[in-house]
Amino acid sequence: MLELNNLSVRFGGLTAVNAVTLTVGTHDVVGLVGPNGAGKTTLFNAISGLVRPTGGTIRFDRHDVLRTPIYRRARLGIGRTFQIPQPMHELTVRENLIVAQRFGAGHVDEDKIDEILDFTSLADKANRNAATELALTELKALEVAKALATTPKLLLLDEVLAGLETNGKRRFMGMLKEMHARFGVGIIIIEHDIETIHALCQRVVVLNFGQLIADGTPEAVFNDPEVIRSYTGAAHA
Ligand SMILES: Nc1ncnc2c1ncn2[C@@H]1O[C@H](COP(=O)(O)OP(=O)(O)OP(=O)(O)O)[C@@H](O)[C@H]1O
Repeated sequence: MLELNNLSVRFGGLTAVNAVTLTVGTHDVVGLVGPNGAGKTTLFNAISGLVRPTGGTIRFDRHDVLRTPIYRRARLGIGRTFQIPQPMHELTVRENLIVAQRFGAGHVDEDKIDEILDFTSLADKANRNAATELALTELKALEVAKALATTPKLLLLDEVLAGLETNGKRRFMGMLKEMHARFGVGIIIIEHDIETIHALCQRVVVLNFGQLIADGTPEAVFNDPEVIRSYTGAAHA
């Protein structure tokens, strides 16, 4: 279970994440939404260890991980993907998964890698160069595959569906739904498309100017006047 208490991240004078308190179970599928610049990616960076919070606490599975290095957080079970796919250059798809697994799980399990390649429909691309020989959907699938290879208990997905065309998006959503059940992994997904959030998540949390302004079912949250105002305000800004 992930427990954030009063978590803040400042960049100079800008408070990107402002006293966020949030609990997410490792069986939850939670949508993280909010206008551009609301602090969503910064929150992921703080949880996974890429930025150092300026206040508050982060606990995962009862461990205080506030100052825990990235690889140890990965080994505790915090996995993530990046908004812009980041394959390891010069390596094949399979080698990318091997490196990710060694980093996150501390060992290599070829059977598990085969299972992940099958699951993400990358088996026939396993020996391709990851950086130069994959289409966008495959690059996105590789982001998810790499994250799965770290054997996460909680997966932070940063706009994994962005830029996909309708069919690709539909297939990808099917995969995400199945992933939750098959790999027993909790998910927090940053996603701008409200229909996608409705289809995937039982719970949504909303950030606005770094603050958590709503937490509830998609129906309740998207009808919340403060949430609607945060979006229309951002559109006018
Ligand atoms: N490394 C950084 N240094 C300075 N400011 C930063 C840094 N990273 C993010 N910010 C600022 O922090 C705020 C939150 O950014 P963040 O990327 O977390 O928002 P977001 O909700 O993920 O936005 P989007 O939906 O556009 O991806 C923005 O004002 C951004 O410019």
